[in-house]
Amino acid sequence: MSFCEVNFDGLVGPTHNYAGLSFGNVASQTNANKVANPKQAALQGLEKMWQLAQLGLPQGVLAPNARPDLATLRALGFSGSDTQVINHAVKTAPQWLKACYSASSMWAANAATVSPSCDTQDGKLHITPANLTNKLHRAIEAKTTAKILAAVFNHEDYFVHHPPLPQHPVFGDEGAANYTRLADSYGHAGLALFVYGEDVNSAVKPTCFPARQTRQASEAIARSHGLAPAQTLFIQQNPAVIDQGVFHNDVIAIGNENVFLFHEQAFYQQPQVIEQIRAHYQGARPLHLIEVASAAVSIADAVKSYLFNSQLVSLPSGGMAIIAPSECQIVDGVEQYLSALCKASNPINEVIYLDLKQSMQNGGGPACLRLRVVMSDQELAAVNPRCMLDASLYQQLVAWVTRHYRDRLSEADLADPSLLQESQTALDELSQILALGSVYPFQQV
Ligand SMILES: NCCC[C@H](NC(=O)CCC(=O)O)C(=O)O
Repeated sequence: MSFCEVNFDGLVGPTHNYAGLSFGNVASQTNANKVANPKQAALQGLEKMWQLAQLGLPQGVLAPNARPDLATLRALGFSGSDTQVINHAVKTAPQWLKACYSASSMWAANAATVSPSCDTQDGKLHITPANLTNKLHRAIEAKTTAKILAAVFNHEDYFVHHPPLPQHPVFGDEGAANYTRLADSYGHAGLALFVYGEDVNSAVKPTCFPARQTRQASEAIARSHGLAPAQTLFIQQNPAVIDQGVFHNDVIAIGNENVFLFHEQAFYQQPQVIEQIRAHYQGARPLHLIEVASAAVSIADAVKSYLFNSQLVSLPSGGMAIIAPSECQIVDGVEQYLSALCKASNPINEVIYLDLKQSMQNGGGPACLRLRVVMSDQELAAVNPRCMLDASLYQQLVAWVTRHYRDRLSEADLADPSLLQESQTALDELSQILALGSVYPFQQV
């Protein structure tokens, strides 16, 4: 049986905007209230998907959540017609309206944790949608995201869908952004690295910014996915870098097959962590642990450039390419670091820069925008085929975005009830293009 990795990218929704909602995420805070361009954001995302597809990599599409989240606004006491709900929220609690309008489901690395069938006890692929408890605008994603994942991975012989963990700070879970899998090759059992920001039973934690993933959440996921304990490591992120804006592990480390690239300050008690990884990795092909020194790239520059939020992909022709945000070409020294990395003795031999500025300004780089799923050919054949990107779907989605999306969205625009109508019309059409069924609450009334 042959296995591959499939990237499922989150399609940017029609209400992409900059609302400064993510305390601890430097870009989100810095760009609060900037005017956003949802059309450009969605087209930049589609361009990334298409470029990866053209490299010969299977590429999937995940539909966005519907926004505004009227059910949440109604649960918060805003009542009447949809327009009245919005008008009332604008006047009395604009912060809740902003949370309910966020297009944050685009960052699919936070949609779920996925364990491939070659790692699990029952030989099935396991999926747990992330509860994203730490931020209100993200915690409200879990319900619809679970429905969308069920509509994409819709074959019970192959895919097991778990419910999100309980919405409680002890089980804060941010999905695959804090999970890396090191393996000899995609089809071999891998070493699962779960990186957490905080163990609720320990005093080692960040002091300024929140730790969004707990050890307790990671342990629960490893348990329910049936991962072998000897092939599962729980690693603590360095609390000092969380306090410098590294809110997820994928802002400071990236792994693919037998390569793990991480910053010198990524982990708490890093020398022991490296030892543990070496001791547990079982692949026959050598493991490449590449530690980036602070002297080469500072934490501030890692956060600014999002170097570690690149995608590291295995090319069908052999070797690996790093798909980096174009900000890496602006921050001093990062482009030079990447070009030296490609020349050094490791499987990485190419870097491709992409413009994802609209998402980057909210703290989401190439890796944030995709959910990685390692699958066998059989499993891939069982995925909803309408969600797999080919030239025709790409063109259809570009036309769909061009037809429905605004090219300017400011905070004041969220008060306009026609934005709600436009979004629902667009997403209703999208759910038909992707053959998802009625995944959106507005389709169920
Ligand atoms: N993996 C990248 C996630 C980025 C995301 N940003 C945001 O939600 C910003 C939204 C805003 O501020 O409008 C987050 O922090 O979870």
